[in-house]
Amino acid sequence: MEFDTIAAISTPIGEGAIAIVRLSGDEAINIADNIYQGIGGKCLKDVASHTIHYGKIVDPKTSEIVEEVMVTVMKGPKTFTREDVIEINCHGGLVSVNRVLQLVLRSGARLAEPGEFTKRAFLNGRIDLSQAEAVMDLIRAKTDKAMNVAIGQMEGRLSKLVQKLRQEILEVVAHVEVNIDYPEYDDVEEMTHRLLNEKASYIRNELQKLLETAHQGKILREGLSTAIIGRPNVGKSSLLNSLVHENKAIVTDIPGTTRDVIEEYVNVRGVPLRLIDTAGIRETEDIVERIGVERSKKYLKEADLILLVLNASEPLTPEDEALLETVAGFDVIVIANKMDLPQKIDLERVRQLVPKGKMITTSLLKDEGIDELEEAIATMYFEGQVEGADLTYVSNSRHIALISQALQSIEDVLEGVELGTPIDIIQIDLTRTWELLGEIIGDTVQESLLDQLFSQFCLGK
Ligand SMILES: Nc1nc2c(c(=O)[nH]1)N(C=O)[C@@H](CNc1ccc(C(=O)N[C@@H](CCC(=O)O)C(=O)O)cc1)CN2
Ligand SMILES: Nc1nc2c(ncn2[C@@H]2O[C@H](COP(=O)(O)OP(=O)(O)OP(=O)(O)O)[C@@H](O)[C@H]2O)c(=O)[nH]1
Ligand SMILES: [Mg+2]
Repeated sequence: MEFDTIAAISTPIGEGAIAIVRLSGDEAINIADNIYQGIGGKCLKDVASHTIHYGKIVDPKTSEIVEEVMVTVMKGPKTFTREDVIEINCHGGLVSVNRVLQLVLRSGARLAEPGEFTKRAFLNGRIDLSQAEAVMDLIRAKTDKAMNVAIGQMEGRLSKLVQKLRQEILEVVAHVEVNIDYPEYDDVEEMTHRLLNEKASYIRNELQKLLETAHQGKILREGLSTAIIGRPNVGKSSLLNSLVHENKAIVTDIPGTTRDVIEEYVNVRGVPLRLIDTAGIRETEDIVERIGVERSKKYLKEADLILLVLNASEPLTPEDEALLETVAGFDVIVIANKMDLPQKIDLERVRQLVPKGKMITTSLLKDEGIDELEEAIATMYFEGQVEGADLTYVSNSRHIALISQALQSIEDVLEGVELGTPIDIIQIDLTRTWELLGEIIGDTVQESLLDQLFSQFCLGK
């Protein structure tokens, strides 16, 4: 494919000792030569591929020296984008790298859109769509486990499985086609039904297995949305601080301290939590606090996990009871806090109200019980899981949605077989399954979707 030459700063802006301006496209080497001054007049177009060269960046208009650099020359197709790639390694800091980028743009490159380098790797066929998405997940991964899932996907684990299933479907479709073309053999229809049943069952099972990983995969990728709720002053913000091992939230002895919602990412034994500290829930007259309370009720509904904090040094209040009843159907861990004070709470009653939830007793003041809580969270979400080593996880909502739809259409195939529906009708659902799976790897995908997906990347990636 023919593309123009793009350029962008590929390192964090204004951070670090070295900053890289990356170019990709047919003109990358010429553009670099236009502003590069090597030792002894050396030109980058003459050097061997995948070599790095010391030199100066010079403004061709004014002959002014702009930067001292190292330039990497990588000729396609063995590059990240499969095009010619130039990387100009500048001194860190905002000014110098920006000046180099401006010169590159003035010399004929176009500023890359977010994710455009990776998009080219996809359009030029080096990686498929799910692998490109994995590159983005890799950048965002917040724990080792999430990283492993992204690396597995980047290496094409999901792609290979999807391709295998599509191949199976294609073979059945081909078989069916042949039979439609030669209807003169009587027993062909029956045989085809049997074959369809066998193959479609296999595909259904594989898709089901994949979907079973979706819950954990999504948690790994996006973080487990965890809402800390409870009455005012019970220790919710103290709990957030204990889990993140830092004083992120304000803690005071005044009930109603937390007014707005505080969000923090923490890694609890490999489980990434998106912790949400909320305003204490109670009936309130204060208008600001009331908005916070409304918002915390909303978070409660959207949370994957609820940490309900109670004050163990007080008897259960009607508000506590109401909260316990509200969360009984959710994934919930009840935390009876302030155990360092004389205990007044009836823990048996708490257990009765949330029979399925786990209960932990803590004294956040004395830093007691946090280990047990972390343990409870880890076993709740990764019980018996071996680091996801050989499991193909599906973690991306787009993939999960497509696999669910594919599963539905393969179930339609099976139902058709059951009912003895004519083969050429069943074939429509079979082909649909094939198309849906194709969307995962970007085989059958629309341009507008591609733009949307790649625009979520960072600039320069
Ligand atoms: N300086 C720098 N570091 C970087 C990147 C980069 O673009 N520049 N990457 C950017 O994300 C990542 C590395 N990813 C890459 C993936 C594939 C190829 C590549 O050239 N693949 C060729 C095979 C190369 C060979 O055989 O030598 C290919 O698949 O055809 C390069 C980088 C991380 N580190
Ligand atoms: N004795 C004792 N006090 C605690 C414990 N945990 C928290 N506290 C105290 O309880 C008070 C309230 O703690 P916070 O963490 O601010 O409570 P909160 O639930 O966030 O309160 P709001 O934001 O007002 O809803 C503070 O004075 C804490 O120091 C504990 O385990 N034991
Ligand atoms: Mg608080």
